[in-house]
Amino acid sequence: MKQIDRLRALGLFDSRVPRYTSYPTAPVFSTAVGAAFQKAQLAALDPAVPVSVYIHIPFCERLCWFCACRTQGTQTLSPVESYIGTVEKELSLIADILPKGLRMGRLHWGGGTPTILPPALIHRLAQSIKSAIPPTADWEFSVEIDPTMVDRDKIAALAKEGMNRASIGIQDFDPEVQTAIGRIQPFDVTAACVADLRAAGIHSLNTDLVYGLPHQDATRIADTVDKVLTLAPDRVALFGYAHVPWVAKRQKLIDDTALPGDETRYHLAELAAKKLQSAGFATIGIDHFARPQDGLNLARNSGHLRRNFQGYTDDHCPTLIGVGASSISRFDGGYVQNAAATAAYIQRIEAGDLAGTRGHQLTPIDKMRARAIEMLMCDFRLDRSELQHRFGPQTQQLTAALKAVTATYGDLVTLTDDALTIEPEGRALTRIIASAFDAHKPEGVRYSQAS
Ligand SMILES: C=Cc1c2[nH]c(c1C)Cc1[nH]c(c(CCC(=O)O)c1C)Cc1[nH]c(c(C)c1CCC(=O)O)Cc1[nH]c(c(C)c1C=C)C2
Ligand SMILES: C[C@H]1O[C@@H](n2cnc3c(N)ncnc32)[C@H](O)[C@@H]1O
Ligand code: MET
Ligand code: SF4
Repeated sequence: MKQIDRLRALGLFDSRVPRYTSYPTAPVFSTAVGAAFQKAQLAALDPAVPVSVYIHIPFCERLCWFCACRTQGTQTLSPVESYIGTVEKELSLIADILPKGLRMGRLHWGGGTPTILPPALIHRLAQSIKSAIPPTADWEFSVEIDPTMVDRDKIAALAKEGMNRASIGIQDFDPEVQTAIGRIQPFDVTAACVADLRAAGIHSLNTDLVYGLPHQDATRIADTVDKVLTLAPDRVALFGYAHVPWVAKRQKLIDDTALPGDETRYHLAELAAKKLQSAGFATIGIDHFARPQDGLNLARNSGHLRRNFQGYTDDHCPTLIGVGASSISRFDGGYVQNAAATAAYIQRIEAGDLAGTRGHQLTPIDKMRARAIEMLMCDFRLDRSELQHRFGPQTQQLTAALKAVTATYGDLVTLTDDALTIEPEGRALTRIIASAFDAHKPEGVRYSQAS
């Protein structure tokens, strides 16, 4: 049987499984966990261990049709400015709860489009964050940047506040693909943005690409990758297009008859990955690529690669404080998500409450399963010895899933006393194999396809 037919028979094109940016995944969260839990977890943090902070900016000037992110379109700055005021209130509510002396090791601004903020608002927001949670001496500050929504002054303002990493959205450079996803982004505009970022001292630059977009074919994706390589990024994320119009209503504007079929989609991903590998990039997990000396590859090589809501990270802070509408915090005790709709978020904060509305309290078994799934997503290897060492006898609860996976996937996986390893030929199935260890599959949630 051809490799692709074998993967198909094992469910590659039919399975709808999570991306496991967390375990349990966000759709499993319940309203039983909210602001009270959030407050208790914030208060219980160890001031000696730095935290990561995520700030969500849910505004874009243009709304790209393919996008599944939580964001809203705006033509004026007034809702953005008033939102920043609310974020500042949330930060001061949080600061009042945190133990004295706690520091911020990492800061990430995501969206939406953080670069919709003019320089004065960039400065104001950064100062408010730093006064709520002062940064460590070696802190890292990364920002998601839309090359069509940024200029030198904004980049200078971000750099002045300490931005040292940046991630730019590209998706695809082909004009027909860009038209079909409602996102026009000329190459020269993107190249000028990259030049400005490098001139501002950014040492780690990521580019986001997407495969499986309407009208994409082998020639077009190859050309996109060639153009990206001329930009010399340090990292490339290559996401599979998630067509979920029942979640992201704007995707109804996408002509689904122009979407590549399953096999084409698979070959597009393979082609882009091979080109990146030939150009010297190391493969990181299921959908990232990094230069050998980049922190992501160093983390992978030393077993310190982790999964977070942005994808893969070398961040080692155990706690993530999510600020802004829909942001998710991760604490030792569990996850809390702020009210997702911007209006509901604003109402909560302006009333003087924290905005947590959904979440999940982690049991010891959840933590073991979370780590098992993270190891598969990051290392393609579930280290049974590590789990045994960290979680003791309860690791026996994974035995049935380990047996089922070996029975189903045959020589695509290898099980020893030490580890379950996904072999290179089986890696396209990683999300599906990881889901065998998921004990929280929600009813009635339709995830995007696994390939
Ligand atoms: C920044 C971009 C993206 C965010 N989510 C997605 C992208 C590309 C993709 C995505 N997330 C979910 C789905 C549907 C299920 C799936 O296919 O896996 C897709 C296509 C699920 C999801 N992820 C988060 C939440 C809260 C949910 C539940 C569904 C929903 O409420 O929309 C977490 C999350 N996703 C993003 C952010 C910023 C975030 C956490 C704050 C953005
Ligand atoms: C933050 C990044 O998320 C990716 N992104 C946004 N929407 C989708 C989607 N529907 N499917 C896959 N990736 C997506 C883009 O590459 C963006 O730059
Ligand atoms: N909004 C930016 C862009 O599209 C950042 C990535 S999408 C959250 O380029
Ligand atoms: S891809 Fe970026 S710019 Fe486009 S709608 Fe999504 S968040 Fe906004």
